[in-house]
Amino acid sequence: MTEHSTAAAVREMTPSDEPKTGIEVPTGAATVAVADVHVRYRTPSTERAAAAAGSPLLRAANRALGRSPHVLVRALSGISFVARAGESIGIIGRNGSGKSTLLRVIAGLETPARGSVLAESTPVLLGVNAALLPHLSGERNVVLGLLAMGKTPAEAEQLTPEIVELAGIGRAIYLPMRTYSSGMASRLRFAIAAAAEPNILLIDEALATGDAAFKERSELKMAELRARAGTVFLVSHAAQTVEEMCTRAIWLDKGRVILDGPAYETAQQYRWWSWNVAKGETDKAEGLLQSALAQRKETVVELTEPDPPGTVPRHARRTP
Ligand SMILES: Nc1ncnc2c1ncn2[C@@H]1O[C@H](COP(=O)(O)OP(=O)(O)OP(=O)(O)O)[C@@H](O)[C@H]1O
Repeated sequence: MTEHSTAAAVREMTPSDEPKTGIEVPTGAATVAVADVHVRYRTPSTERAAAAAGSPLLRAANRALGRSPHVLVRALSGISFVARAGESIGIIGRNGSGKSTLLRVIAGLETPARGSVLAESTPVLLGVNAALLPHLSGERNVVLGLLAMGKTPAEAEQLTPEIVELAGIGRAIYLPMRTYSSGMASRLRFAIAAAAEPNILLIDEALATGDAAFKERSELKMAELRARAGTVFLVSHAAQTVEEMCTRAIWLDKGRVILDGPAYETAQQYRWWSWNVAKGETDKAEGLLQSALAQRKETVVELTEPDPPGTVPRHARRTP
């Protein structure tokens, strides 16, 4: 990040307080600034209530055109935080809480309806759907992946053995990727993305399928990246993975931040809440959620310059 790019002025305020003093993020420390991001999807719905909603004119138009009625899904509602160099941030939360959407917004694959994201360099998203070519061998995909990430052919050749070793899938590396198990494919994707040594690495559940040896190698790789003052985001359902691999955790629920803090404490609270949800202890779970919300210090992120030189704005549309 250039010295201009810490344009995020962060003001912290507790839910009961008015904004306190403005605190400038130390120059060079912020790698990603997420400022009041909202993402909504309009999607067709077969629910009866959706068919009954809307004006009579709209309903008639839908019927005439054979269109399904649409509903609005709020995937993210006002997410703000600043990620810093050397952090490894776990994003946790139940199904549909907005974790993948948040990564996609940071990666620039999704444009928020409101809000902005600024990154000091292009984040590399390592998702379970990362595009590799199924008919080519793992080895060929490694080379293509590296070229796609901007490496020269000579660099790709030099890096390939290291990636093959990190993936640790043995002779399967010479077989077409369509023959891989999902775990093998995930390991290869992680190895390729990590070898590109991005400053900002976004990982979506990719490590969940690895065995113990792979987990250890990937932990080392992530630590290496953090030590180089990079930032890692890791989306995971498994609170334990986040406790073990991350320095900080953000707990999302229904598109909102419930808690943002040290990985162990945050993941523990999420775990206890999840356990209660799973046991059908709805009232207890709601109480835990509310108490977590009350502990949270709400972060307001302001981007003081529209597009500071040296930064990578992730979206064309900015907060009006
Ligand atoms: N393309 C889309 N169109 C409509 N709704 C979507 C789309 N993508 C996500 N959503 C909705 O947005 C919400 C957040 O989804 P998201 O995939 O970010 O959740 P998640 O926390 O990653 O879930 P999971 O843990 O199940 O992977 C969900 O309600 C989901 O149904």
